[in-house]
Amino acid sequence: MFKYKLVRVPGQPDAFSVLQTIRKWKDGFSSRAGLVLPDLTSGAERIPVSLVNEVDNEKGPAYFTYFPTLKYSKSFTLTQPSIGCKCHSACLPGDMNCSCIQKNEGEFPYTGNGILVSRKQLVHECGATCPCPPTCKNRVSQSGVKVRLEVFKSKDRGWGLRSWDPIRAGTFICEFAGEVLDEVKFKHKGDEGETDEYIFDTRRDYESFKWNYEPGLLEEESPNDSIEDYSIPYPLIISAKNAGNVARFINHSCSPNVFWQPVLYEQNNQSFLHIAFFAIRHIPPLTELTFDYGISMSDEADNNNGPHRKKKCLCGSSKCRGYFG
Ligand SMILES: C[S@@+](CC[C@H](N)C(=O)[O-])C[C@H]1O[C@@H](n2cnc3c(N)ncnc32)[C@H](O)[C@@H]1O
Repeated sequence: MFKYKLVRVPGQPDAFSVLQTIRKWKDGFSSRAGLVLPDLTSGAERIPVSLVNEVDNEKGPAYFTYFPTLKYSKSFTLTQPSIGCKCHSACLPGDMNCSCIQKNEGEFPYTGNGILVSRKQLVHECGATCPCPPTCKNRVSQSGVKVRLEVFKSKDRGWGLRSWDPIRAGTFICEFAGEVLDEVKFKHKGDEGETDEYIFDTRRDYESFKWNYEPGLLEEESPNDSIEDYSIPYPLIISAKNAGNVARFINHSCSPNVFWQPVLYEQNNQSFLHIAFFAIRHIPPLTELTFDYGISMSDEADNNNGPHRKKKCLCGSSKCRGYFG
């Protein structure tokens, strides 16, 4: 069992009343205030994701298609040939005959209950042609959303994402789903003057952070030391504007509680890169989930005429950079 430090955040209900309220919803004693839709995903996720607005009369986000994974276009050429493992039962930590474990430098990336052991430059999961079952512990990011998520209307940053359940540090939250764009298509969007607020782009600069380290718990200052950089086989640009999943609602924060982890696995004998979100630290229920959108270093970003424009940041963190994107 993991523990939270119960902190009173000005303007937010205290942790005890949050837990009481959630218990009442779960027990069906009260209906959720501001409930717009019981399941935004229309059954596409294993568990429903509610849509809630307690702030104003807006009935939901602009139209998009709920799509739970990545759409790689046929023309995408940056994937690499790949061969899976030969484990007929579940892949096991320490089994150096398992080629998927070998790809992870001999270390199993997840604990038995699916917690990411440590942030990695790249996690190799078992893929479609690996004979191990879907319950293999090396398929965490493919097993769908497991925490009860809620898309909610924030006061000043549009819709956001939070969870009814407490989330333990290292827990998989969701993948960033959407349409994979190559650099040419991405640039074309900008040249056509199209804006896209739902871009995820591995080419941006991301501030380093210390994983699974909660200085607040130890009453220490945050450390400034940096850790590993990402090392991915090719740049990945994803647009969740027209099709995407819950991740498209995760707002930016300069002090985020969620980070992205590149994950590679095989489909049709090719390895495909995915972006999986994990909790940086223990996250209490109904706390907004946020990640760092990073800073774009391209010429278009300097002129602010790319599809994704720099915006004033309203994250409210004491370490706020003032803008994001
Ligand atoms: C990927 S979308 C996130 C979901 C979005 N809030 C919505 O309503 O659909 C990114 C957009 O959310 C808003 N946003 C996200 N984080 C923000 C922040 N820290 N400050 C201000 N606006 C933010 C901006 O409009 C941004 O372009």
